[in-house]
Amino acid sequence: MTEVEAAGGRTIGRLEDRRWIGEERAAQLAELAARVRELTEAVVLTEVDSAEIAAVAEQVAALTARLNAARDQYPPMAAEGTNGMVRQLASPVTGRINPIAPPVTVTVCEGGVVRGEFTLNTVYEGPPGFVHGGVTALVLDQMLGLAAASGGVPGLTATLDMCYRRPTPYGVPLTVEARVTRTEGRKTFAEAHVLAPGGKVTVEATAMFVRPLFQLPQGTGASERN
Ligand SMILES: CCCCCCCCCCCCCC(=O)SCCNC(=O)CCNC(=O)[C@H](O)C(C)(C)COP(=O)(O)OP(=O)(O)OC[C@H]1O[C@@H](n2cnc3c(N)ncnc32)[C@H](O)[C@@H]1OP(=O)(O)O
Repeated sequence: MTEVEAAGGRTIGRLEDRRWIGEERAAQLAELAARVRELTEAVVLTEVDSAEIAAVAEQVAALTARLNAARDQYPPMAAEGTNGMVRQLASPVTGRINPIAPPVTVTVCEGGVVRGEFTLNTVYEGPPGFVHGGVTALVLDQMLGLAAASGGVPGLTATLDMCYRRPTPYGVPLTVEARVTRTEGRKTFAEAHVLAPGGKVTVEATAMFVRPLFQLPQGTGASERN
């Protein structure tokens, strides 16, 4: 069996049904996503007049229709990622083809630390002048999950605890570091933090990941059970 059956009997798309794309197409889509990120911030910040807004909305709708002329049911994958895992090109955190991803650039470092580098723009504003806490939680969840996958047991987030030490600024380079603290059978515990320029910790998080019992898709490197 290769389907992933989640709680409630819902069947998630099989990995082998995914479209696997090469580096050239991924780079092309990444370029498109980068332009859409610029567009998104332009929408939030624009001060052009209402006629211009209406004209641009019409053009954007036409562009969307062009992309939808041929579309898949699921986002594409790429074969190699962090620690040989399947690369989720459209991850909302690390996926460079996903316009809503910052995206975070991930490096697996010596000593089991998984480091991410990213900059958030005004689109991610929460309290005026600072990043929304839900956005840093999203980034930390993904990085903790990658640390679990890379240095422990890949799994789904069972718990995620956040501690917001100080507001996270946007428009400046941020670093996130995550590492596994321990594993117990199917459970992996990890900790992470976000660093602002100058090295001050803005957010800390701990999480527990549980490798689910349902059959995992081929290629995730997590098919064994405890
Ligand atoms: C899947 C692999 C993906 C790899 C991708 C990696 C890279 C991407 C990174 C992506 C990052 C983003 C990732 C995302 O966004 S993941 C998306 C967000 N998370 C979910 O949707 C998870 C939903 N929950 C579940 O599916 C199940 O509840 C899971 C699978 C978590 C456990 O259901 P399962 O039926 O399998 O477990 P069990 O009941 O036999 O319990 C087993 C053990 O665990 C302990 N326990 C369980 N839950 C909790 C809890 N809440 N607090 C404390 N403890 C808990 C439990 O006491 C027991 O301990 P023990 O009695 O044995 O000591």
